[in-house]
Amino acid sequence: VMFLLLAGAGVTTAQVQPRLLPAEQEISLKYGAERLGKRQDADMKRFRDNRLGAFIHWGLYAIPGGEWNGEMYGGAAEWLKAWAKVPADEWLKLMEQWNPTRFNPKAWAKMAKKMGVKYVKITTKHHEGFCLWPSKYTQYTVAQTPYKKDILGEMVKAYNDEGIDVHFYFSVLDWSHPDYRYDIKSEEDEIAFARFLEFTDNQLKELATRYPTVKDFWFDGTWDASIKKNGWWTAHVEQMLKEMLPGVTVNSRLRADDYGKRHFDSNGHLMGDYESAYERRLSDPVKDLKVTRWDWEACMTVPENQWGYHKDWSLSYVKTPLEVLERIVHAVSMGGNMVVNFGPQPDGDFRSEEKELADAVGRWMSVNGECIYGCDYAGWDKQAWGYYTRKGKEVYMVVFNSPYSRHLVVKTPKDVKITKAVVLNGKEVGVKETARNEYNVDMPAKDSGAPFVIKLQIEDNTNAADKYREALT
Ligand SMILES: C[C@@H]1O/C(=N\OC(=O)Nc2ccccc2)[C@@H](O)[C@H](O)[C@@H]1O
Repeated sequence: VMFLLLAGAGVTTAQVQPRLLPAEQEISLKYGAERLGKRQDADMKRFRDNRLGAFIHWGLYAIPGGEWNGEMYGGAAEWLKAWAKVPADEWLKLMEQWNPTRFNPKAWAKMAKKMGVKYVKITTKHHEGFCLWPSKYTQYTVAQTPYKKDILGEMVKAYNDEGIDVHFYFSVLDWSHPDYRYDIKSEEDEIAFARFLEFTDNQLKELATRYPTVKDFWFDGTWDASIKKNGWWTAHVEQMLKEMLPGVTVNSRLRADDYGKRHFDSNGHLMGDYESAYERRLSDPVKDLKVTRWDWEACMTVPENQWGYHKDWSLSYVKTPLEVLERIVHAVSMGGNMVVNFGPQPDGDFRSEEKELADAVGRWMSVNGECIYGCDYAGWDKQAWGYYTRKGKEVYMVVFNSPYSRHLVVKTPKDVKITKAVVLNGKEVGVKETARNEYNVDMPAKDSGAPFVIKLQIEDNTNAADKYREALT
């Protein structure tokens, strides 16, 4: 009854507590979470320690770049087919123009390396149905364009040669396929959608077979009723990929359970290996700490809403490198990964804003990356000056806001004391205890004019004498 009441209130069980009902009272699920708690194997640790990734949204949508029949659309450029109501066969004619003559996979990989990303998520197939690999199961692939070559294979090789992991974005929703159904309302729907699911299985097996170095599948386009009514298939896909590629990670957005619950099953347990619902948004680092309990990955656009290439970025606010950097640190400070989006031009080059962004983030990461890579939620109360991240016994203060007091207030957990503070790539700074578990950490003498990182050394402080005896009240 409790579960139904809560579900009725629209409060997802995950928002209430990790385990809504005592274990023995949980409802039995055939297609719910296979595991409780974070995956702790080496492949998941690598996914987690990588922390910073880049998204590549590249498809036919890059060619029109948000403009159709002379009209500019402000919606997401990769959804232009929908905004301009373009029939699939007309949209797919864009394949005749797919010929990125300036595409240089080595240059792409060098740009990612310099930015400091440890992995790149590539849209193998977006909702439009155009495949960046020569799939045998559809005519809408790169092989049937003037470019002809396996462009996905070229990207995978170039990134891997630079030591960068490759993750595959895959849209289940496929506007090019006659058997796709938004809902299952008839026997005919049932039969057609069964064919569609088999087609999708075949494409996924093709990707896993052709590109065995892929480390992750990030599913999208799984919000329709047709998928929610086939939760069994989402569990089958995760299992199939993990049998083909042991260690591979899969995002929560793929999954629907026996009752169509997505991301978290009807008992409130995360499905897949990490939550992938933080798209262009992040949890409040003071008021909403629930995500610190599981693995998660956020993704973000640089303009307000453009994933694919859009000709006119003046239509919305474009985040500065500093604003992108703050989101990266914010995510890691709460135990998540951040994927920054790039929408390559139809000619295969990147727009200047994206090149400049990659450069600026890379310069900061080259000095301060140790507060990101392999770091996690510190569990300390956030302060106004910025964010904490933590790696073992080291806590990093990532300072975005300099206080007029010239002191950075730090409140440590009860049994922790600070023994040293050093600016990354800089000097030691003073630490003064101001009250029980409270310290003033000095600002560096020289203002670098950019966010900086102070590395704290901490010690166990459990049996320290209590010198702050309060007056009896
Ligand atoms: C990364 C983005 O992913 C999408 N859709 O996102 C979602 O469905 N987002 C979502 C849905 C439910 C909860 C939270 C986020 C796509 O439609 C879009 O073109 C882009 O590829």
